Parts: sequence; C-alpha cells; structure tokens
Amino acid sequence: TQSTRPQRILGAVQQNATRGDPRSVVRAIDQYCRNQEWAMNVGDEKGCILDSVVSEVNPATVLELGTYCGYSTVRIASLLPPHAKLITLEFNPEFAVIARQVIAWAGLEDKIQLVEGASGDLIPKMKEQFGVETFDLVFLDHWKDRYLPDTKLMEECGLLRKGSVLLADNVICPGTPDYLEFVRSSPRYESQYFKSHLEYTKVEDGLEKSVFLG
Ligand SMILES: O=C(NCCCOCn1ccc2cnccc21)c1cc(-c2ccc(F)cc2)cc(O)c1O
Ligand SMILES: [Mg+2]
Repeated sequence: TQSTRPQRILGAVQQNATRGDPRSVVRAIDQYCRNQEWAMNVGDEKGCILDSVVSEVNPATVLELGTYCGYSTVRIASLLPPHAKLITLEFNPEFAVIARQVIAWAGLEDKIQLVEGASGDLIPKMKEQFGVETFDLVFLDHWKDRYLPDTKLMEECGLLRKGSVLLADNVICPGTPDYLEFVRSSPRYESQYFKSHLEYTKVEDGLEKSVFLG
C-alpha cells in the first residue's frame, strides 16, 4: 500500500538521523524535503529565525499550534532549558502518530506533550487539564484562519502575560491577513516582521514576532 508523505519523512529520520540527536533529526528532515519532496515544515531558513527567537526568550513554557511531523517541535525543544515544557497541539491523528515517533527518535519525549484536538476546544482547557499558568512563547503554525481567533482566545483565557511572545509562521504565504492587521495595529502588541522564504522555496514568506504588552 502507498505510504504517506509524513511516513516517508519519518523514514528519512530513521535512516539518516542519530537517535537522541535532535539536530540530526532536523537536518535529516530538511535534506529530505529539499531534495526529495516538499513538505510544510517551517524549514531551515525560517528555522534559524525561530532558533534565535527561542534562544532570546529562553521560555519555561511553550505552546505550539500545529505539530505536523514534529520538525519545529524538535527544533524548539532542543533549545529549551532543562525543566522547560512544550505543549504542541495537532488536529490530524495521522500527523500525530508520525510526530510522536519523530519526537521519540530525537529523545525529547520528556520535554514535549503532544495533545490531539482542535485549538478552539483545547486552549480553554489548558489551565485545568495541563496545569499551565501562562505561556512564555507561542508558535502559531496551524490553520491560518485560526491565528487571530486563537490569539484572542488565549488572551481571554489568561494564558498570556506581559512579555509573552507570539511567533507566527506563514504570515505572507499562505498568509494570515486578519492576524497581521490585528497584531500590527493593536496597542497591546509590539510586532516585528522577519522577512524570509517559504520553506525550501524562493517564494517570499516570513515570521511575525509579537510581544503581548498586557
Ligand atoms: O497549512 C499549513 N499549516 C497548517 C496545517 C494544518 O494545521 C491544522 N491544525 C494543526 C493543529 C491544529 C489545532 N487546531 C486546529 C487546527 C490545527 C501550512 C501550509 C503551507 C503551504 C504553503 C504554500 C503552499 F502552496 C501550500 C501549503 C506552508 C506552511 O508552513 C504551513 O504551516
Ligand atoms: Mg507553517
């Protein structure tokens, strides 16, 4: 039977990456997706910007919206301090099955909690179910029309504190126009655009970093 793209990405990790070495997992996925077949990982170019923001924030609590195969999950978690925690939400059960194996190959299970479901349902349950107070960093990489409603929902649920950083992928391609307009015009956010390219292509894309001012 025909394999899926996420299954082929997992295969590339198992064949080319070293167990317990997150950077080799990231490299194996980038090489596969650049040379064999495109996939919607944040990728190596935007990934370097992601690395610099994670290192600057040095977060104790991270929320990722959109796990896919776990590429950015592993990339972020590999930079976290010892007792930091990353919660990642994935809507598609098939993606979740692959991501759990990629995360395990990287040896990062202890830092990462993958939760399956829809952000609109799970965000209101974060405090009670997952024992979260607030998030120091949120990486938005899920349905592009959910970035704005979920940001408002995180505010309403008290999950953002003064200084919480939102980092949004794909603000140009596929694009998140309503979200960009909101964070760039709201007095409660300080936003900055990092120009880059759509993963593994020459098409323009970028990351928007927005600091919640409380
Ligand atoms: O669509 C994309 N990502 C989203 C996946 C579904 O996410 C669904 N999803 C994941 C958790 C979650 C929680 N609640 C609801 C939905 C939830 C996405 C798409 C492209 C892209 C760019 C150009 C193209 F020609 C084609 C595709 C690039 C990207 O970098 C992306 O991230
Ligand atoms: Mg993306």
